[in-house]
Order: sequence, then structure tokens, then C-alpha cells
Amino acid sequence: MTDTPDILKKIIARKRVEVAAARQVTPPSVMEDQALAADRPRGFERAIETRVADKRPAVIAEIKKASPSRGVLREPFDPVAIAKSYQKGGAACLSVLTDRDFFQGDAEYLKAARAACRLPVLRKDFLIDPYQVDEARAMGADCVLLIAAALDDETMRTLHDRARHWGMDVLVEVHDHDELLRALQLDTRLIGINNRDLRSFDVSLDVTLELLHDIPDDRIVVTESGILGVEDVRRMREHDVHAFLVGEAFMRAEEPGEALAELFELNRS
Ligand SMILES: O=P(O)(O)OC[C@@H](O)[C@@H](O)c1c[nH]c2ccccc12
Repeated sequence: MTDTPDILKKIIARKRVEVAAARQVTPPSVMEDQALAADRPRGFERAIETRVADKRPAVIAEIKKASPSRGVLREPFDPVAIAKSYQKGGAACLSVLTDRDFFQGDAEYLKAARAACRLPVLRKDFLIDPYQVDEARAMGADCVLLIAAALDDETMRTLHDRARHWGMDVLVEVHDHDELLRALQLDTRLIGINNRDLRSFDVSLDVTLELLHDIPDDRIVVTESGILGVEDVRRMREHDVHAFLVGEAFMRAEEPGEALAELFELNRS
């Protein structure tokens, strides 16, 4: 047992309050209309699939100003410049934090980043209610993150189905074996393994390597968090993990896209 506070619990409690408040400002039927009017989804899963099929690295490059475990990562913070830099550096997709209270994110960052490039975009937030899935589509998201640790089976399926309803892809995130078994019930290829324990903040790439064996070949493993050096990337690729979600290493670099090309040893386009 540790005495670290369970940040995930705190965030989820906060989300319930946020959703209730958002519904007052924008009623569900209005949010649905906005989702319907949004720009068509860009095919997030496909962008990853095409690279992974040829064993090329598929990088989901994250736009994240701050995090509870690391504090402020980047200042000044310009999502438009970051999105362009990532595209130039060879990212397959973007991930944009929209949570304000814990990550200093914003829905406006997602909109601005997506408008500045051609890449599919993941809404990185803590989704617990179908209303937030509609909200994700309304802001232009092409994929949503579902965190198994934050959801019961029924809610997870409801959110998944809602995302599919809008033509969005789903990245389901797990951190242990039980969560993996639950995630595999969903009809999505994208299985994210978070190397960071959201409860304690401990990070270990061994988490990916341990869970890897229990994932059927038709799924795509996305290793998430704590990828910092070329050695980390090589180690994952030796085990046939080719999809990555990386934030901190790029956010601390002056030119995030250049850092991406270097870390993944890509020829820049
Ligand atoms: O900055 P890192 O260590 O490269 O990690 C990126 C990403 O994996 C991390 O931001 C993340 C993974 N799952 C999450 C869930 C919520 C918030 C954040 C995350």
C-alpha cells in the first residue's frame, strides 16, 4: 500500500461536476446538433494501422501543457505551432489534452491544433458520460480515449458505442491484466497500455512487455507514457510494438516535431 493520493478518483469526481455544469450551458440535444455539424472524422485507427502493418513507427504525438505528475511542461504553449511541427516531423496522429483542472488543457487547443494540420486527433480527457463523447465529436475529435480503470464494463461499452455512432475510433487504455481482459471485450483494435500507474504515477515500460503476451494479433498495441529515449523506442520495437503515445519528451523540446523525428529515427517529410 502507498499513501499517495488516488488522483484518478479525484479527477473522476471533478468530471461528474464538470459534466453536470456543461449540460446546463449546452443541453444534450444542442450538443448532438453540434456533433452532427462537425467536420468528418479523419480515420485515426487507419493512420496507425497503415504504418504498423509495415512495421513503421506510428506515433501519436501529444499536445500537453502540464500534468499532475510533472507540473508545467511547456511555456509559452502554442498548440497551432506544435501541431504543424508534429506533422512535419512525421507524426501519425495527435493527442490533445482537453482537461483544464489537472492538465491545463482546453477544447480550444484541440480545435486549433486540428485546424492547423491534416492529422487525426484524439481527445485526451477522462470520459465517464456519453455527453462527453458527443462533446468530443462537436469539437472535431477523430478518436476518444476510454480509460478502463475509470469505467465499469457497461459504461465503457456505452461510451464505445456512442463514439462509433459518430464514426470516431476508440483507444481503450489499460494498466493491468484485469483491465486488459475487460478492454478486449470492446470491438476496437487500439489497445493502449499505460506504463504510468494513474494512481501512484510510477512509470515502467515493463508494464507493456508484461501485458503484450495476452493481446491477440488482430489488435494494435499502443505503448503509452514514459518513452523518453531512443533506447526505449528500440526496446519496444524489438518486441514488435510499433505504436507509441508520447508527450513529455516532445513538450520539453524546443521543436517538438524535430524531437519526434530524432526519437523515432524517421526521415523527415
Ligand atoms: O508524457 P508521456 O509520459 O510521454 O505520456 C503521454 C501519455 O501517455 C500520457 O499523457 C497519458 C496516458 N494516458 C493518460 C490518461 C490521461 C492523461 C494523460 C495520459
